[in-house]
Parts: sequence; C-alpha cells; structure tokens
Amino acid sequence: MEQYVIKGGVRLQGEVSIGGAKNAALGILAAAIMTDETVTIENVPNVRDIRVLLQAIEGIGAKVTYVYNNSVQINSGSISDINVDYEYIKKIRASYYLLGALLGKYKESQVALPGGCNIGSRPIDQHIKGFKALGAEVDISYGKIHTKAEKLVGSHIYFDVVTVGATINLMLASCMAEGDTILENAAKEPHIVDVANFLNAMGANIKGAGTDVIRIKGVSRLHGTTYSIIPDQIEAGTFMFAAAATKGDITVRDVIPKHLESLSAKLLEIGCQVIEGDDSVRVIGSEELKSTNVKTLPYPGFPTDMQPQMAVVLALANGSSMVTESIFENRFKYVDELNRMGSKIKVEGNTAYIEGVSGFTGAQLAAPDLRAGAALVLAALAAEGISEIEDIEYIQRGYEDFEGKLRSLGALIERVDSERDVQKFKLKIG
Ligand SMILES: CC(=O)N[C@H]1[C@@H](OP(=O)(O)OP(=O)(O)OC[C@H]2O[C@@H](n3ccc(=O)[nH]c3=O)[C@H](O)[C@@H]2O)O[C@H](CO)[C@@H](O)[C@@H]1O
Ligand SMILES: C=C(OP(=O)(O)O)C(=O)O
Repeated sequence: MEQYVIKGGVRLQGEVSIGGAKNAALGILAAAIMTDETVTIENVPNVRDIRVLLQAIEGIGAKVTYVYNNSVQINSGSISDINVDYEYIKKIRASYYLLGALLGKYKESQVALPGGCNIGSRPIDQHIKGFKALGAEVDISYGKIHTKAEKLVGSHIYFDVVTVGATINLMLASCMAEGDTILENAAKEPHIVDVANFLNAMGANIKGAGTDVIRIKGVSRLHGTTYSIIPDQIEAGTFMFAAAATKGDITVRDVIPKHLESLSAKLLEIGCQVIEGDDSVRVIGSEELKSTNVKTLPYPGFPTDMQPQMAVVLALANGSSMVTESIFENRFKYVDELNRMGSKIKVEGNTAYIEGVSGFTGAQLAAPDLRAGAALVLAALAAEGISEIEDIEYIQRGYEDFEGKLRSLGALIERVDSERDVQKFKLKIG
C-alpha cells in the first residue's frame, strides 16, 4: 500500500497553484448528465473521487472524454440506464448527486447509499424529504436508494439543517420540474453558487444561490455549455495552514480570496501575516503562534473541512485553544495520532481542548479520513524527524498531486509503496 514518508522541519516557501474545487466538481459533473448535448467542463481536479464519479457516469452509458489537462467533455445522449451500479460509487459521498440528476432528467434513479469520509452518521433525510416534496416516491432497500415520479412538480422545501448535499441535490432534481421550487434554509457555500451558475449556463433558471433562499423556475430542457470550476477553497486553505505550521511563506495562486476569508481571519488572529492579491493569498507564518478558539459553521463560517488542519496549527501555538466541531460528530479521529507526535489535545464531546507545545516529533501514522490525513501531513512537515503516513488513499480523494505541490515548496516528502522505497528516501535525504 502506498504511504507518505516525510522529513519535517523545513519552512515551506514559494507559490502553489490551486486546482478546481472537488466539492463543486462533483455537483457539476452530475449536473452535466442532465442534457443530451455536449458539455465541456474545465478546471476539473484530477482526484480519486472525481475519477470514480466519471467512471460511474460512463458506466450508465454517457461518453466521457478527457480533452486536455483537467478538462472533461461529457455527452449524455447515450445514457441507457438509471441504475448506477458501479462498485466504487458507494464509497463516495457525491454518488447521491446522480440520484437528483437522474431523477430530474429521467424521473427515475437508483444509486447505492452514499459513503464518503467516516466523520459521523451523515443521514440523507433532507434529500429524501425534498425528492418526496417534488412528487417522487423514494424507496431504500438492499443498500440502494430508488426514486421514481410520474412527474416532478415544484415545491416549497424548508431544510431542517443547513445541508450542502441536499441543497445541491434539490437544485438538480427541481430545475426541470413543472413550476417553481423554493429552497429555504439553503446552504451558501461557494460550491452551491458554482453548481447553480453551471446549471444556469445550461439553461436552468435558478436565483438566490449564495443566500439562504434559492428560487428555481423549472425549464423544459437544458443544453450544452462550456464552464470552468471555481478554485478549491479547502486545498487553498490547507496550503495556507501549511505556511503557519512550518513557519513558512506560501502564496496560493488562482484562488478567490473572498472564499478564504474565514481562514485568513483565523491566521491573522494567531499572528500570521496574510496578504491578499486579486487571485492570490500569501501567508507568512509567525515564529510565535498565538492561541485562539474556533467553531466550525456553515459558510461563511469556519469550514469543518479545515478543522483538523486548524487544530494542528493551534497545537503548535502558545497557550490553550479550543476547537469546537458543530457539523459532524466524529471529526477528531486524528487527535490520537497527533498526540503520538507530542501534541497535547483532549477531546470532550464536540470540543478539542488544546495545550500548545513547542514542537512535534515524527511518528508512524495512519490517515483516518481525507482532511484528517491532510492535517497529519502538515503535522509531519512541522515535526522534527521522519514520519510515515499510511492509508493515503483517503488524502488522494481530495488533493491532486499533494506531494508534488508540497515538494515544489521545499518539503521533503515522497509517495512510496514499499519498505525499500522508504529506505531509499531516508538515504537520499540523509
Ligand atoms: C461531497 C461534499 O461536498 N462533501 C461536503 C459536504 O458534505 P455533505 O453534503 O454530506 O454535508 P451536509 O452539508 O449535507 O451536512 C451538514 C450537516 O447536516 C446533516 N444532514 C445532512 C443531510 C441530511 O439529509 N440530513 C442531515 O442531518 C449532516 O449530518 C451534517 O451534520 O458538506 C460538508 C459540510 O460543509 C463538507 O464537510 C463535505 O466535504
Ligand atoms: C468530508 C469530505 O468529503 P466527503 O463529503 O466526500 O466525504 C471533504 O471533502 O472533506
């Protein structure tokens, strides 16, 4: 199995270009199947979850062509099946977007119950409530969800919790329904706006995305388009926090600084310098990080997908900090690993109590999920000595060429798949 070997202690420096947003791309690729015309999507991140979704889309009969780097063309005129039976699809969260997209287009869909990172119970009751409100019957059996409707009719749907997945899924399912749909208490993440903009570029009529009320007027058909996905807020944030963890100086390029404001604010609070450009953000780490408290919240609050990376940085700050996770109940699985590197963190309920330490030491680690895995990489980069991180397939779900980008900033990191390669890396770096 592949793993990362990392020799820590290098201050990361330089510029890194950020790719397209995974969580926008997942919604947009699913939306692309809703027209029979060709859709070209640019800035698609080449990460594991995206490859799985594209294979599932091919599996139901659509034609997927990789045009050039990070650009994909999808033609769904040849879709022959509404049953998504690709074995890996159940492992990813976004499999549920095919449920909404196929239902919206063909009035029927069947997809394996979604997986994704094991960070809590992750119910999908709000998706189901929404599909039913549009007139669909929803049945769950043998690990699959089946939806079917005679016709879909617009409805007024109030989400009981702010949910990214259900907000996107209901935009997909309702954009070709008869009449108007109103989504209330909708999520406001940049990827919600991106999916809505993409659907509108295909001829949908969606207004209000980015606010908590989204109004959708059903249209009879969608058409082809060319669209470029927004930059990944979480990939950018991970590199910004890598600068803080390693006392480095990193400029993330090709980003939308507005989407990074909650992260920039916390970095400033703990003593880092943050310099915003038009499409870049430079973070200069501080010799003396200050403690602070953080609570994860829906956008524009501090994102749960950055919570583990933030905790790593606070574990290296002077004094006591608190990190409260308010979105998912099981997102502290990296804490035991981090404590083995010398951090002092105690978890009680949904809060991690952190006593800052002056440094970490390298250790044998395993990535428990995608962002926790990325956070352990940051910790290893900051640590004295060598760390080996297993289960990096989680990290590959959401970061394109993570090790290559880190190496370009000076990191001593190698992706290896045998003990011999580990030894070779150790010899090389001395
Ligand atoms: C593929 C993707 O885009 N994943 C992101 C998406 O996940 P995902 O779409 O699964 O997360 P949601 O925004 O839906 O979940 C937010 C909260 O709502 C709850 N909930 C959700 C749906 C539902 O029907 N019922 C319900 O109770 C969840 O358990 C959670 O507590 O948003 C999360 C929150 O920003 C991010 O961490 C994930 O990276
Ligand atoms: C939790 C994440 O992804 P998913 O919802 O696909 O598990 C993530 O991107 O951090």
